[in-house]
Amino acid sequence: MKILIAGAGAMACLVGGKLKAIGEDVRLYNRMNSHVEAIHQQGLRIVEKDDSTTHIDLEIVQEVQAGEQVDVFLVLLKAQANESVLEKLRGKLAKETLIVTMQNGIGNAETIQQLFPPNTVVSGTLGHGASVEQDGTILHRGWGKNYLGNVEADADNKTLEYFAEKLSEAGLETAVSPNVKALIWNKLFVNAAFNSVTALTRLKNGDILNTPEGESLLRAVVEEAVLVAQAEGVEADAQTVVEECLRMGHQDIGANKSSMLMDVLKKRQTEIEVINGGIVTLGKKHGIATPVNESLSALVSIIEQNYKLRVDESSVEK
Ligand SMILES: NC(=O)C1=CN([C@@H]2O[C@H](COP(=O)(O)OP(=O)(O)OC[C@H]3O[C@@H](n4cnc5c(N)ncnc54)[C@H](OP(=O)(O)O)[C@@H]3O)[C@@H](O)[C@H]2O)C=CC1
Ligand SMILES: CC(C)(CO)C(=O)C(=O)O
Repeated sequence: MKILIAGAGAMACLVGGKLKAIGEDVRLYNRMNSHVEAIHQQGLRIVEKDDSTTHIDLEIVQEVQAGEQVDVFLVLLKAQANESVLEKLRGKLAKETLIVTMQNGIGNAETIQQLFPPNTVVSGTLGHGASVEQDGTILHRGWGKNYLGNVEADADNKTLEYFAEKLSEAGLETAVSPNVKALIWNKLFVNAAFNSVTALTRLKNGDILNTPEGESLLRAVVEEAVLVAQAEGVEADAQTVVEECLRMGHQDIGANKSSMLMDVLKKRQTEIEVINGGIVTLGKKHGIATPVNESLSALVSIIEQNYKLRVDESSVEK
């Protein structure tokens, strides 16, 4: 299967690397940077939970030829980069190429569909977690099931099913599910609960649950998000979602540094607008107050707009 992945960060490397390791024809598309350069020089290193390390030769390209035959184009950029990066590929993908986004947040498929009107765009979610700890090296630190949303009856379901099979074969268990909206919201609950709080506290996912305050904050975020989801027509029960988030935080994703924490550590723009910020926007549409999500969103937004003014520990004399 010919797979092209937009992005070369934590998840693009994890998914691309694992697919490459089982012999799939995978290329990543990303601008040149020191991490990409390191992968060119030494290959990609994936470090697993037990510290075992896999080395994979991964091709990362900066250009894509017009009309190239690619079966699946998987988008694993940060959401805010979709338009500026994918714009460069507009008109270059064959109309048969299935586009899949497994990004976090809401609205990604809609943005991508506008850029590639003839293509089928499918949303999915990633249950795994990873971070780029040093150039060329990613830590695989979150485990869970991935989902791909089903496509319309007349669209190309075979490619989607085959792609899901290949992901599972690569060790990233993936199921195709008909209820795309529920998939996206179920992942959004988890990201809303963990990403901003870990970015603000600079803790790993599991460590925000060490205190009663952390747990009640998670509960408050989720309760607001569930009200908004219900207003959007998604069936969800706050208590069940809270329990699942707590379970995941204590087990599956506890050791991961969230993607938003990594952004703040690297002084980069975050996905706050499409995670807690997305819940606030939709809450306003339905007249639902979301004060906790709004405050978290504002705090992350203040941080990301003021990296140059940030006071670091190193500036304080002991
Ligand atoms: N990390 C995780 O544990 C998980 C992440 N996700 C989701 O997967 C998606 C990818 O996340 P992740 O791999 O962690 O992200 P990373 O920050 O590790 O990687 C993002 C990639 O996008 C590229 N990019 C190109 N242009 C831009 C731009 N303008 N702004 C930001 N990035 C740009 C980056 O390249 P460059 O460095 O050159 O900018 C980089 O290769 C996100 O939607 C995230 O929420 C989902 C599940 C878990
Ligand atoms: C794995 C998880 C749920 C939390 O780390 C995530 O999606 C992220 O970091 O963005």
